[in-house]
Amino acid sequence: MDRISVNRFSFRRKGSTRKDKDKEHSAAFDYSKLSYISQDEAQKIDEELFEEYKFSVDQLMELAGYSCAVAIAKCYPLETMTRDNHAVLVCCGPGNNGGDGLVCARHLKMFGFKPSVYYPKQNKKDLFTNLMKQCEGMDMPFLSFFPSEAHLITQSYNLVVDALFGFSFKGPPRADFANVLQTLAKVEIPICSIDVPSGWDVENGNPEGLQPEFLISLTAPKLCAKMFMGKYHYLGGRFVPKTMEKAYGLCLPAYPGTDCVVELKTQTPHEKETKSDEKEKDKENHEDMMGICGSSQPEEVRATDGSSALVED
Ligand SMILES: NC(=O)C1=CN([C@@H]2O[C@H](COP(=O)(O)OP(=O)(O)OC[C@H]3O[C@@H](n4cnc5c(N)ncnc54)[C@H](OP(=O)(O)O)[C@@H]3O)[C@@H](O)[C@H]2O)[C@@H](O)CC1
Repeated sequence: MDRISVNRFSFRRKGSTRKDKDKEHSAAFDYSKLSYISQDEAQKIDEELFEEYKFSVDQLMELAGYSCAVAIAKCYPLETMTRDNHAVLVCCGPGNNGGDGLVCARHLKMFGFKPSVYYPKQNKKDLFTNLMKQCEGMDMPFLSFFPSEAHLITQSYNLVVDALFGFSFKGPPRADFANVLQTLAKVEIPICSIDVPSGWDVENGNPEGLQPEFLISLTAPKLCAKMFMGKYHYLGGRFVPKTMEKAYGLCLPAYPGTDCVVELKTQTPHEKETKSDEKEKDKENHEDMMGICGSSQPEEVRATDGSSALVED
């Protein structure tokens, strides 16, 4: 058995659960090389996906929203939910981040959660009215007003999906959303933010604002994700072609198998307490990972933070 086969064998060892494998997969990536992108880069990549690669918004939004629901269901299994038959609140904003939220709500419902949607500034484009109709057709309630007190949200739901604003958010929140964000910052159930925690500056974060427990970055983590101190950080969507990753010098962990999400390392204290045997295992797996920065035929590229990295061809 050659060296690679031996390593593969140890990676898929008997008795390891799917969650273990996800953790092992994530641990094998060299996080010192992880790419974080600026607001301009996020917008440029977004435009290129539509204009050069000819994706439609519907396509990418479906993949984005689906991956959000998958990652949320992984972190917050139905059987751990205690309030009102798996009730979750999905807050959707006026842009595409809100569209991701509507898609996510639909898939959460399919997975057995009980989503209610708060969507105060509804986008009138067909794409969004269709997404709303799909949710309504599945008996999903749309709240006509936002609960005035944070404790009402804490008592009624198991978690909140924050799909208010993504990478196009700028400046302080305007009056129509300021109260919502202030209330959300006080809830005592997990907040799951899509792409960017709402109210955060896309590059500099917001230490006074919402502190989500869960973040799913789409395309690549935005610069503000460096300030994320929650428990779970995922990369999702899996719609960025390798050719594009290479052109932008993105250094991202490979998605495991056919998964649409990959868990990233977080900075929470529980994650820092890596046991020494786990460190040893990480080292071993690191050499066996394909599709991450440093493969059998590596190529040096510039990461967005200026450092160089090796990526697969
Ligand atoms: N390629 C990808 O990665 C893909 C990304 N996707 C998703 O798209 C997201 C980006 O979507 P996006 O560009 O539509 O903008 P988004 O962040 O939803 O917000 C825009 C809205 O916010 C408003 N607004 C702004 N600032 C504000 C303020 N201070 N206070 C109040 N309002 C404010 C602004 O209002 P306006 O300034 O226009 O009046 C506008 O209505 C991205 O993060 C990801 O989730 C996927 O769907 C597909 C593929």
